[in-house]
Amino acid sequence: EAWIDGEVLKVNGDTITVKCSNEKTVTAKASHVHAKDPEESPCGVDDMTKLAYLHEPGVLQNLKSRYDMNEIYTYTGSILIAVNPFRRLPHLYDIQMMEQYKGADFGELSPHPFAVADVAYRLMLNEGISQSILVSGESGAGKTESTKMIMRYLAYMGGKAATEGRTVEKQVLQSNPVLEAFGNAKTVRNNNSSRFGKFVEIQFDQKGRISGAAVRTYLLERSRVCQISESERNYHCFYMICAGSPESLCESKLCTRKLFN
Ligand SMILES: Nc1ncnc2c1ncn2[C@@H]1O[C@H](COP(=O)(O)OP(=O)(O)OP(=O)(O)O)[C@@H](O)[C@H]1O
Repeated sequence: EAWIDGEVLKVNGDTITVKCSNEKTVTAKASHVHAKDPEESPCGVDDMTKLAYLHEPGVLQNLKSRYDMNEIYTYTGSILIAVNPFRRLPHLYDIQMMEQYKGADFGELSPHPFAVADVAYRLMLNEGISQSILVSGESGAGKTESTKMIMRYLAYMGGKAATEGRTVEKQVLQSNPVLEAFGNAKTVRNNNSSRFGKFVEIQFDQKGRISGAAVRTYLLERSRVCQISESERNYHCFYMICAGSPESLCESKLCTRKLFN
């Protein structure tokens, strides 16, 4: 509990006495206490700019109320905040969902990464200007997963549905497991932590069809190859080699396991 609800009992200059919801009574500086809207909805609001008080406890309370109702996405104006659900929510990301967000006005439907991707795609088409989507957050926050959803949506919008074989959009999506094998590892915070930065560029033609793509990687944590701390792992690719090697290599497999586990 970073912040606790309470009711003001007394105001004395710049000190306030508050009865907290945990039954404790505390006296604090007025600047350390934040106002709360007594009429705020227990379900929260889907856009934080609608909050009566936009401060840290207000934002956290709103995110928590929504998370408790399985609403992991919330807007703050044009910014999308994602709270990691730590479980699969397939219904949120299926084709029907993509269809719903296609061309819908921003804010018309529930907050979603598809809505952000859709706005970027439409702006690019209508104004002919390149668009960027910045995904940031601490380790394990869900950046990689959100980025993959955005890429899936853009591939869906810009793909050639009936085309056979390896189209550019398929190659873009299929590059993810390869990049993750060589650049992701288990850490204490995330079982699939990206140990490098990534700039993904998807190019579209005049009609909005994907015409090319480029992935640039930055600052791979190279020291992990020869030095891993307790309870962390090396890059996934090494374990994949061990898991996929033929029986005849079992002996060396054992050696490799000793090295990397
Ligand atoms: N939207 C989501 N739905 C289901 N699971 C999720 C979602 N977002 C994140 N996760 C879970 O949380 C884990 C960590 O997320 P992710 O790898 O995207 O974090 P990250 O911000 O990229 O972390 P890092 O900076 O360490 O690479 C995922 O492997 C997945 O299990």
